[in-house]
Amino acid sequence: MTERFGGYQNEIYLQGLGGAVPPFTTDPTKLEDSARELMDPGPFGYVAGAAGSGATARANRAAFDRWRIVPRMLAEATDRDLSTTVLGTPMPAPVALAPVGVQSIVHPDAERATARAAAALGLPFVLSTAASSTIEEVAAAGGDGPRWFQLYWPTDPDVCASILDRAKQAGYTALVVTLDTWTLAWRPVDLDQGYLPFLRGEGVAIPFSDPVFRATLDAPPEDDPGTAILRWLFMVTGTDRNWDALPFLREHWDGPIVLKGIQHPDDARRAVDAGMDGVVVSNHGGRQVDGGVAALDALPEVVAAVGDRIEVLFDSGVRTGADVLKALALGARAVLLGRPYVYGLAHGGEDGVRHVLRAVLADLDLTMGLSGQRSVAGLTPAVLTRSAG
Ligand SMILES: Cc1cc2nc3c(=O)[nH]c(=O)nc-3n(C[C@H](O)[C@H](O)[C@H](O)COP(=O)(O)O)c2cc1C
Ligand SMILES: O=C(O)C(=O)c1ccccc1
Repeated sequence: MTERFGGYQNEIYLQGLGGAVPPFTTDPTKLEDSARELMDPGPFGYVAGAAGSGATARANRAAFDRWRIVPRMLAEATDRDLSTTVLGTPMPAPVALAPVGVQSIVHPDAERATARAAAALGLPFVLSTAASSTIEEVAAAGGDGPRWFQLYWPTDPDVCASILDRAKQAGYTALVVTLDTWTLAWRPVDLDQGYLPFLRGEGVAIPFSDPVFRATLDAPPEDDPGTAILRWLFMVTGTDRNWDALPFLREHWDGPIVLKGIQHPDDARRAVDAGMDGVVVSNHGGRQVDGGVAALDALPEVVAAVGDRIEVLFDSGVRTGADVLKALALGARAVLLGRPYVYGLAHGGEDGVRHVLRAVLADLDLTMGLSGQRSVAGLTPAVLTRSAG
């Protein structure tokens, strides 16, 4: 087990003996700047950007820094097991790839490359409804790898049912329903650049390939893309719902359903009452509510509210192995990684994503070992202390 993830470090150190040369930085604090140099300003701004003043995105990082790991010694941590099961999916480490739409603005292989990299490591990839590749293409690229589907909920129930049906047929097991982005936030970076991928036709592969959506149009989307894009945009943004809407999803999905974007313990309790299987504590990487609570600060209360009745996943601001360890210690069953793997995609497609994933997992594996932790089950709040300053 030790060699499984931490072994990436050995490979790199042994490069003179034929080991791996890291294709780009292994430093999580340099990844974003390195991607900025490669990417066009529109796509980079869209990926890196946040809502309003960026206060929530900064708070996400600051919250990690306020928690500190207290390492234990002589804990026989040589052999470690990072494996776990999340939403019925056995996985080699408690990390999945967050749903990130429109990946063709980053690399031509887009979500197919990401799915291949995730599958190579056995980690679940969450495919976005706003993907620039179809449900079926990404399933084919991911092969035997675990796959989950993220829903941006179309107002037309027939279109919604059709998309869910396609995802089921294509072997996606868990459904991740994103609630925090029923409309896009005020995002000054994109506004100042006048850049929105969807208006250029990016991120419409799923509706454009959907027979039920196509039937809502007067002309095929290929003949009249502008109308089709706008129709789709209005179908998935602009409409908030209430808790009574959830049974529709249960009727149209056989596997586990998790609500993404939960930040208040009462909402987490309502998710339990509504028969959901989990929540993702997330503030969308600070891209929605400016001045919002740091996702990590929202996590302990949500965990306390739901107990072990449903699974609590976490994202927003995870950059290092220590970050993963801290989120797990505070009660997350697994974390979703967002922007870092997208920067990996920008650097080198599938190989770039794989490098970023291996780096985070190696860092997690080594940090766990050096902290005296042998398994994810042993990660509790007792592993952490609040930073003195
Ligand atoms: C460029 C970009 C596109 C995203 N698209 C989606 C999406 O289509 N659906 C979704 O649920 N979340 C989307 N997210 C949010 C991520 O799933 C995740 O919550 C967020 O990236 C986590 O924060 P982090 O990037 O700081 O790790 C997107 C995030 C980024 C950066
Ligand atoms: O940009 C985002 O954060 C996002 O989630 C999104 C919203 C609509 C379409 C694609 C991605």
